[in-house]
Amino acid sequence: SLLSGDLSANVINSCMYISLQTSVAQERDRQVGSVSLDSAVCTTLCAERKNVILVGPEGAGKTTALEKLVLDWAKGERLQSFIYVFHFNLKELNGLQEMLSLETLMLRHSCVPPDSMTPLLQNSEHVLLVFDDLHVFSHCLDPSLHTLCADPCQVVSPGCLVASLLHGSLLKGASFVVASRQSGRLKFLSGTQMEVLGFLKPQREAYFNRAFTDPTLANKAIAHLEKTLGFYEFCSSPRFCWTVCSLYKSLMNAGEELPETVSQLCVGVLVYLIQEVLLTTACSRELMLALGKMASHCFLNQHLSCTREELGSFGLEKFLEAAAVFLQVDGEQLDTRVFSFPSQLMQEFLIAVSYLWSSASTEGVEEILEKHRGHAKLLDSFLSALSEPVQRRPLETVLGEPNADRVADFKRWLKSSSEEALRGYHKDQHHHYFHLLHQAQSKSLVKEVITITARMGISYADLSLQESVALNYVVECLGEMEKLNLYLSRNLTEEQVEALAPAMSLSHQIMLMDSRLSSGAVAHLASALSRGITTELDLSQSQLGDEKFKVLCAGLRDCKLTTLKLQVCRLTELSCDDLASVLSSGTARLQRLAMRHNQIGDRGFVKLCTGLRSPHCKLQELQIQSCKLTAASMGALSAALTSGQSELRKVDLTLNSIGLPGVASLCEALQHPSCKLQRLVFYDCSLTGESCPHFKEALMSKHCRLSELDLSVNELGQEGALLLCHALGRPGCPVEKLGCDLNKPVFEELGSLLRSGSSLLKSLSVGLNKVGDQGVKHLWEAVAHPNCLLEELDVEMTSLTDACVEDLCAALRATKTLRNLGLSNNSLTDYASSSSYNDFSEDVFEVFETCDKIRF
Ligand SMILES: Nc1ncnc2c1ncn2[C@@H]1O[C@H](COP(=O)(O)OP(=O)(O)OP(=O)(O)O)[C@@H](O)[C@H]1O
Repeated sequence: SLLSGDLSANVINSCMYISLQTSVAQERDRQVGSVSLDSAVCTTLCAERKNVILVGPEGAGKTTALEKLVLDWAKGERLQSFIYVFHFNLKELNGLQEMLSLETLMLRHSCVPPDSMTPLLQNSEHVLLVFDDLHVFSHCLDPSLHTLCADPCQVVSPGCLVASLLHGSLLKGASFVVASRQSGRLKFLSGTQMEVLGFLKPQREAYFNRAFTDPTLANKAIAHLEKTLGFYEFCSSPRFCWTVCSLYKSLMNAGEELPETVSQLCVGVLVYLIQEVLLTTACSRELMLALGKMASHCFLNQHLSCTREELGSFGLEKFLEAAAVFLQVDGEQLDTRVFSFPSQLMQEFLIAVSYLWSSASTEGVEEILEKHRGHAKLLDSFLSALSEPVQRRPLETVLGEPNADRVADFKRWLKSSSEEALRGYHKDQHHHYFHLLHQAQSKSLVKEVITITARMGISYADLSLQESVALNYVVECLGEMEKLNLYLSRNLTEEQVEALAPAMSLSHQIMLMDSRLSSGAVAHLASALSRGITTELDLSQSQLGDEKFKVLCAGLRDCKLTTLKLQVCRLTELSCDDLASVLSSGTARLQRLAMRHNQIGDRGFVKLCTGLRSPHCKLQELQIQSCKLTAASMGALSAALTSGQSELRKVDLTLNSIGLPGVASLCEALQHPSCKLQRLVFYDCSLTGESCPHFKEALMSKHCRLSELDLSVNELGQEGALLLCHALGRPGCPVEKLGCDLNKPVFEELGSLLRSGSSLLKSLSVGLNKVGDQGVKHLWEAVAHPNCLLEELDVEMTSLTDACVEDLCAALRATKTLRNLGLSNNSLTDYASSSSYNDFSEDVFEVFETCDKIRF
């Protein structure tokens, strides 16, 4: 069968068996890996003398493992300490209604010759009992509910018999190995539990290579499976691999396209099976509806299998033969046969098919989804796919058209619920609906659902491969994305970045802050950049390092990137050569580079400056804070600035100890006619008053274009600061924004400068100076003056108290320009509650309303 796989053909005869390399995790150490299952089982049984319980999901290979063990024993290759091995399928024992003894069981069901019974019972430590499919055993195994028996001739119920064997009262000393899906019954067993995980990726490859005789076809098939379905858990199931191989083979032989989604795969499988049963369209449809009923019943009632009688109640009585193509049938005798779904995936798919093809109109889409919530994981995905005509077309050829009302109802539901979810911030919800849209494979539907109301800028961090594929699909349908936010994607693998690469190339901005990309992942990112439209990339805190940065540079040379953020990326001097060569490549378009907190040092920065001097370098803004720079590299920066080639407008040197010679060199550059620098930041650069004459000289120069100078958090002293004030008073001095630490007399000087009408200052940041109300009063007076052009004033931490409120209000009332005021970290209290200000508190609010932004 296409659904269940053929054990004898596969494993034993045609040698498709993957030497039991099925992965196993032992409970003792939970070391998941490619441990050979048969060795693990044999060691535990023989050397450790412990019973073994194999647990795993449907189709993981438990039965196969047991069959292989028994076969190896029979061939004399394994488990030779056991003289007798009995293999029971508990599903078949379900049919036993009558009471029986161990002797009867052995003689009747295991064909033990009567004269072997006595030696067998006397040597029970040489007996191995193998029980398969414990999860479907219908009899109770709870030892507290049985009177366990010890006598092999005692006639008891089948449940009591098996329980007595598993609990060791009967055939004391015998060992057992049991296989089961996850089940409540496992709690009644003691032994070493081993988890059968199925095929890992290399084993899947090996399996495909054996299933296809032609290696080219095998490679094509496995590559397609990995790309389209490899991220689903069920891909590790050998049974699923069997189904995929069988379907792919038939499609390849017919020269047809392979399925792109799990829904398309299920459509293919179902069409194949329906064609097998050779029924009319109407009968096929009736069969699907009946199977859908059974599928739903089994989910909702937690029934793994149904009796023939139950099958009749779903309308399957007349289709018993045809139903066997879709179901697993166990049991020799007609009356005691049980029927189950060999694959949960197909079980869910059948519910979706029967819902849409049913002519009933009673059950709405919300109802069916709600009813199966927690049971059927992919039901809404399948409904989404089947609602699209192109997706369901192959099924229509065998079933006719679906119920148009139900299709329309589902589409309405999908549109409204996805629109609502995408307006919110829950990324899981976003991912869920992206998955549904991916299954529908309709570009127009994506465009219809993802409108401007969708909040597509939220971080899609920690996404799985499946989510990456769906997200990529959505972005590809949209054609472009403003911001691809993958902030905090610490688990982003190479495969995921490969899957997301098309989306990356279609994104204007890519945020990968705090991601941990591998070298392979960076290579995919680099090639996405070189193919795409991305203009901004943020890799801050991504632990990139020099090696991976080199890989990234391959993409930076020829791409549309204008902004690159590499803050805290563990870059050293080594990356600067690569960066310089990118900047001078002629094809790179970088204009803004943020490199805060990398161990670049002077040697690295000197190398970087060779790039800045290149006539091809388009860099306008360089943030190089806290990069271990000193005066030794400032000459190289000055040379670049005065080279006539540099486009640099803004340089931030915060937290570098550039010292007096560094300042002198840069101030000289500022006076050069070729220097285009407009913004220079020396925040916390350990500057002293000695640097101020250099700044004064630079600001006095007619060539200086500096409009913003930040000297905050440096010990400039009163004398130095006064020198600066004089320079700012020069008619035509371009400085509009100043950040500086000052004392009271300097505040006074600044106040008179602002009132004089000769200064162009529009932004002043003078926080962190404890000048108090009296000091800042000079600025309030200046603000109130008509000559003052200040638009922004930051007086954070200047020890202001409530006593300043009157002056402050007067200034705000009078000013025509101030829009932004920073008052934070001062001792201003809730003046409205203070009696002295009660009289004009309302007035204060009115005044404050004149400012766009006030920070307290
Ligand atoms: N090691 C293997 N090598 C090759 N094929 C395998 C292997 N294990 C399983 N298969 C394939 O997968 C199918 C299902 O395997 P098996 O019946 O052993 O799974 P199971 O875990 O017992 O499933 P269930 O829980 O439904 O009883 C087999 O018929 C066979 O086609």
